[in-house]
Amino acid sequence: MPKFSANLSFLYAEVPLIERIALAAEDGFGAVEYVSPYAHDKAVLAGALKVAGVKQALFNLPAGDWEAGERGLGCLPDRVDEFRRGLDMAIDYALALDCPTLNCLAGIAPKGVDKAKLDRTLAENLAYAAPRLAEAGIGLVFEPINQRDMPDYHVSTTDHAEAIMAMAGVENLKLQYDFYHMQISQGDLVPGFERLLARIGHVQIADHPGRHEPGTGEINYGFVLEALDRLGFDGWVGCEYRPLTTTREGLGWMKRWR
Ligand SMILES: O=C(O)[C@@H](O)C(=O)CO
Ligand SMILES: [Mg+2]
Repeated sequence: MPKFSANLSFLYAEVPLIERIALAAEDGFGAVEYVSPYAHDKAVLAGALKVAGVKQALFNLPAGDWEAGERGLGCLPDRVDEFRRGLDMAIDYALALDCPTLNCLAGIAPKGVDKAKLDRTLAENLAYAAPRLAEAGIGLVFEPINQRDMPDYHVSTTDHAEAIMAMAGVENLKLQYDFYHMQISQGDLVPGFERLLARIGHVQIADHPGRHEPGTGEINYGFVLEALDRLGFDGWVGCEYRPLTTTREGLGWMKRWR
């Protein structure tokens, strides 16, 4: 049975983040994840997880100035110091929240900078982070994101991500396989997942078009989720979709998997 994590940057958006944790637990999610915990006191977050009885599955390394359109520091050559400082803060939060996995956002490719230099920077940052996280018992993942939702995001395909992993050449580095982004960037969803299974540390789901609940679009999530089970994927499956109406009204698709 897939283990579902509620992505609180998308679900229960009608209430503040801390309150979303209890709602996710009431609806049967075993874990929560979100883009960023850093605006919140880690002790408050840890307390809310404990009271609700859910785990923290994932969050991202500090990703720069989100409001200004930044989407990660991973590939940015002039932000390496900031990346490293952010890693320390992320480890601190992950230990407080008992979070097993952190996601590194590659970032928007700056105009006019050689792509090979961006690849090298990203690979070096991942190679710096992976062993430090391993020492703290935390896994590292990074995620191809489609160009339509995030124009100029540096990594959009699994081929590119695999090339970066080869350059980084470290243990403790896996992929975050987001079926929504994969559908837009390259398709071939289940065979692609199966080929990369041993290198996938976290999964996320949403339907396409619209990035709404499974069952609202063209992706056959019955087939996809059965495949995850059949292939023995035992990581978290992050529900990273925008509910068509409210989160609760849109949870019908999950009943089959309880
Ligand atoms: O797919 C996404 O957009 C996310 O997983 C993320 O963390 C960046 O927004
Ligand atoms: Mg995602």
